[in-house]
Amino acid sequence: MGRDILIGFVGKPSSGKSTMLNALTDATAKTGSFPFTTIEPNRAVGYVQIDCACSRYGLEDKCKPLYGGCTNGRRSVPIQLLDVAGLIPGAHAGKGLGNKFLDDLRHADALVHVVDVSGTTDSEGKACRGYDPSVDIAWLHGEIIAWVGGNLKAKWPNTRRRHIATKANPVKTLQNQFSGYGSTPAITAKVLDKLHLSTPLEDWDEETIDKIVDTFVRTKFPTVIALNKIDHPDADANISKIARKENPNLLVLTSAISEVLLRRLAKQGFIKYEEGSEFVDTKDDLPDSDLKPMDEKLKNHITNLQDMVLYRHGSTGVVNVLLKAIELLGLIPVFSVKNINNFSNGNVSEGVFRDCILVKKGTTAGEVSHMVLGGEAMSIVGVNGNIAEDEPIVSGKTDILNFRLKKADS
Ligand SMILES: Nc1nc2c(ncn2[C@@H]2O[C@H](COP(=O)(O)OP(=O)(O)OP(=O)(O)O)[C@@H](O)[C@H]2O)c(=O)[nH]1
Repeated sequence: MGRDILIGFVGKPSSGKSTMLNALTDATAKTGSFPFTTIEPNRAVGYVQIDCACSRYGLEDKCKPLYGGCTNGRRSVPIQLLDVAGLIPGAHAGKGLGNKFLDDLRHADALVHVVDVSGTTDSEGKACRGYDPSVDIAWLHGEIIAWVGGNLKAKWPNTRRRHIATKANPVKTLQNQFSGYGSTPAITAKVLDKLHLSTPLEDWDEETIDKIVDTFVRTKFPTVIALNKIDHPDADANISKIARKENPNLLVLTSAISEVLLRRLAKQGFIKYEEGSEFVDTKDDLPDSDLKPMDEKLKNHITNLQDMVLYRHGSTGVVNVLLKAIELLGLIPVFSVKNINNFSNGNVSEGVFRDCILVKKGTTAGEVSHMVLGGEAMSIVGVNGNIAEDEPIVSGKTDILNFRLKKADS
């Protein structure tokens, strides 16, 4: 998976996607550089905050990531975000240019569904009051199902005939249909395993195909549900309602607008703010600092934001959105270093722990060597000695690796 992870942001108009993307792609605290050569117009680079290996060794001061940044052991690892605007009910049937936007989703590894939990926008994003946002979660999932299912069913008579004629196995036949959504044979096999189907593919009825599509969409596009606008007074009741219906492990509470404001005020020198935390300091808190004083209106705004968001929920939640996405994808960070003794890439003065990639849990040291070196390593060394090629990476134990090249080592 390496550096190619793509997180798609979906949601009805005005749910807060752009605001959240603004907060997540703000690179002022980072070096701003990233490993992607081309960024397409609807993509942006976001930063997921992970615990950096530097803090295990007290090397926070020397940590200098090649890409992203690291502050006090919190490392911002760049990943690509996809802005899928314009999804409204009926999108699968082409409403609001829906098919075009759904097509963009093919490349996403995980989705973030931004839900306006204030209930102040209807299903098409128009201003209203008292709208039930729990409905949005069902319709958006339904749109994706209808899109994938519609494509599959349109081709089903041919697919079925071919399957019979070629005596193919069901995984191969389905994979041919799902590969366009970035599925792999392993994902397709997982979908069929989950369903324990007893009927052969040629006898599958519509209900079976619907179940397959539903399971495929949930497996291929794990979805974080970002309940946004928690700062709004109407949000609480809607959050409770959604929490009763949905898997709590998928929910993240956010106030994107608060995160944008806090980062802006920090940049302008009015507050000290640790991204993703509840800690905000003003000139009143730190009278000896060089923070600028704020007028009464701004002070009240910050106090209100602290009461409604930071103290009640622990943070604006925005940082947790990407953390949850990588958790759902089962990704863990791996630090590759050229010198396993001092963790540099050759010269400590250029910094330590320069390279970090996210890999799927269960990835072996040998597979990481292919990602990093583009080939096989002669030997792989961790902090406690040699590591076998087929050894899966264990976070915190064997996640700092030095790959010795086949011929001349560097
Ligand atoms: N109260 C509140 N308002 C928010 C929050 N996030 C965004 N908004 C507001 O909601 C409105 C819509 O936000 P956008 O970020 O433009 O929404 P969008 O989903 O990108 O909308 P489209 O571009 O139409 O798809 C704006 O007025 C934002 O200021 C939030 O956390 N709380």
